[in-house]
Amino acid sequence: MTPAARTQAAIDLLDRIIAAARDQGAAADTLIARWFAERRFAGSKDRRAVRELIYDAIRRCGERPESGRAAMLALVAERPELAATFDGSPYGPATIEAGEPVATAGHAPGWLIKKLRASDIGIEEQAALLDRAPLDIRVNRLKATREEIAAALPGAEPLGFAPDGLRLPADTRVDQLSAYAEGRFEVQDAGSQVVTLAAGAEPGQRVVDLCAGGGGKTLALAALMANRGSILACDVDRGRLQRLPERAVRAGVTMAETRLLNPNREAEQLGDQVVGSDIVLVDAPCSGTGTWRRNPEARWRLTHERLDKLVATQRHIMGLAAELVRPGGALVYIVCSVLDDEGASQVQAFLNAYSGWTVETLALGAGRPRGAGVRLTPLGDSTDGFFVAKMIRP
Ligand SMILES: C[S@@+](CC[C@H](N)C(=O)[O-])C[C@H]1O[C@@H](n2cnc3c(N)ncnc32)[C@H](O)[C@@H]1O
Repeated sequence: MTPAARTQAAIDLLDRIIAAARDQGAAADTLIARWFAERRFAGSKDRRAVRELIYDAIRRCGERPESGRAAMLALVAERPELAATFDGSPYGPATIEAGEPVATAGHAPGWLIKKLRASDIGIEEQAALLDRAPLDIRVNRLKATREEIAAALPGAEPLGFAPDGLRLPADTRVDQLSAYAEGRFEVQDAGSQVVTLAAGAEPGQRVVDLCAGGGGKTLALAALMANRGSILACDVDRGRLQRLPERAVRAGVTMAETRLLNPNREAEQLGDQVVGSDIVLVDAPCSGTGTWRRNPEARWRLTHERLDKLVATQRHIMGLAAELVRPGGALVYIVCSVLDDEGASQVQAFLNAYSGWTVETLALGAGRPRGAGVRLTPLGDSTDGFFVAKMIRP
């Protein structure tokens, strides 16, 4: 592909990504993969170059742009050398006209910037939310030691605050490694590993992972518990939960059971678990502001209404979770968001509503205290952004 054709491909894909963000369609990565699957002529260098242009343009534009071309012109304002690729050639974009619409540069839509500021996420923290994410893995201590895996993977660096964590060179093809196929490690952000450690799960305990999804934290908990005790992994999303048993087999985890929940019938379906758990983990559905490094277009999807709905769902799930915790047991609340609405304020609302519950101070070696919990950020911790709090039932 010529440089001009690469720019045009990026514009076409950005058009699809913008439409999908508006209509709650597929993620940018999925759209890019589909597009290239239909265009076998594009080589690996072309794919990489187009992908980079797309992600640079997404990171550059805070508000959802009008069009892919307007997004790419915003990138041209930052990198003037790209203007030459608007050359009017057969597969390239038309030449740039004076006064053409150019998308607004920024870190996030205006309403979200206000929310971030109100949560003490200043301009440097905002910029870091859009950095490129490193590649972190969690060594599965049921099957390997960190030293063994580090020795087998060139360039692997131990992560200080995550005892099973390694940071790998960004271009490592982990899915092609035999150690991955054998379940000796999982891909998991260092922040995700740290907030799971906050649960303090021990072998033999009874744990409910109420928002287990595909089981990233379930498997991490099982490793910390030496595969002894029980974990009930629940979710309302059949597709996500279905992936868990296969992953558990690969990881050698035999202590986890799954339970598909029916929204609004969860309390009834969890009746046999009431007051029975040492730990209930709520890795709640959230805006994902802490994971923009991986999905920067997610900030074009979020609306005020959607955030309000998420906050209400989080409150609902915490209420369900509270019923399951035994006296003296813990409710561990996690979101991959840096917004107080979903973190510190959400937990404060819980503490106001549930009398007698206390907060356990967390010493994680990462993050900073925020309200009743701890917040990790890409700038402060070089992890995804997270909030975690641990509440103890009277
Ligand atoms: C942040 S994700 C969980 C990720 C997972 N714990 C992991 O580490 O891989 C949040 C999950 O909450 C689930 N969820 C949404 N509403 C729920 C509800 N009312 N009850 C239980 N799970 C719910 C979503 O389907 C989603 O899988």
